[in-house]
Amino acid sequence: MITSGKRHSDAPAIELRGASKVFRTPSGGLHTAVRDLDLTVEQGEFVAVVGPTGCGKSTTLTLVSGLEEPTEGEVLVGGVPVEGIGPEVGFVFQQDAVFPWRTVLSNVMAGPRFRGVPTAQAKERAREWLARVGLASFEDRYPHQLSGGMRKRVALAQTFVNDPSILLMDEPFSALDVQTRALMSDELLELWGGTGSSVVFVTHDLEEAIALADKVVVMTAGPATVKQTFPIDLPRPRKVESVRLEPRFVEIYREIWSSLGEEVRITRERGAASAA
Ligand SMILES: Nc1ncnc2c1ncn2[C@@H]1O[C@H](COP(=O)(O)OP(=O)(O)OP(=O)(O)O)[C@@H](O)[C@H]1O
Repeated sequence: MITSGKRHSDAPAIELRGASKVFRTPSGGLHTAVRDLDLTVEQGEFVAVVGPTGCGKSTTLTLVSGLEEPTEGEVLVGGVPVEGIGPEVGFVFQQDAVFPWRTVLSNVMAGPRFRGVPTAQAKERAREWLARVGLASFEDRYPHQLSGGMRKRVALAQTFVNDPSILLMDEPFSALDVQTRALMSDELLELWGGTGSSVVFVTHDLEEAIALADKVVVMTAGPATVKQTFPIDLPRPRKVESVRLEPRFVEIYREIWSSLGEEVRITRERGAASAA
């Protein structure tokens, strides 16, 4: 289902109010993945979400995306309850979401074409975004002829070409090597800077979260709820490799890790106890 509700221009981009999600497990039991979660993402804000493995970060994104409905509570996008997947939402995941049988250009054109943009116009927009991600001369290649970093650039072009006002990113760079990852983070910041879109970026990497975000949200050990929110007062524009070396960055890292580390320990201890 595609949402068509009217957005309120002055409302936060995203709001979760007391949101919970309970899944039925294959054995017939109930599993609470997200519990009583309150989170606000302002328009144009870049929010990074960190939390221990399996705590419910991806589930939180699926609630915002409309792929799943909350069991309790409310999820609002632009002040309007989410009902299905809205056209204003773009996704980037860890896995590449490219059609392997289509060229790079055809992949980037696919979204606008699906939304009814005429071919010539879709091609022009796709080429603009391919140029912005440095892949202008690769438009005729197929995804398997590209490196991991290049495929990720295609994914960014594929997403930004649709002008999403909300960008949901679930560990988008975690499969990349460290250097490519830093480059991609810089590119993301540059691309995002020109759009004014609101971002929710889920990551395991606290350094990546701080380098990118305006606000870092620490989730509890599952079920996920917001433990603490940290505003990141590092100036922009940022380059992730150099911002990491600033004394303020290190200070922020220590502060957030003292909160996150506790939840990571709880998760590990639970894992050890259930294995015993
Ligand atoms: N569709 C589903 N049905 C049943 N349980 C689910 C479903 N989706 C997620 N879960 C469970 O909910 C919990 C939270 O999962 P989720 O993927 O949101 O965590 P995460 O924080 O994103 O994990 P990771 O950091 O490892 O990527 C997990 O215990 C998971 O097994």
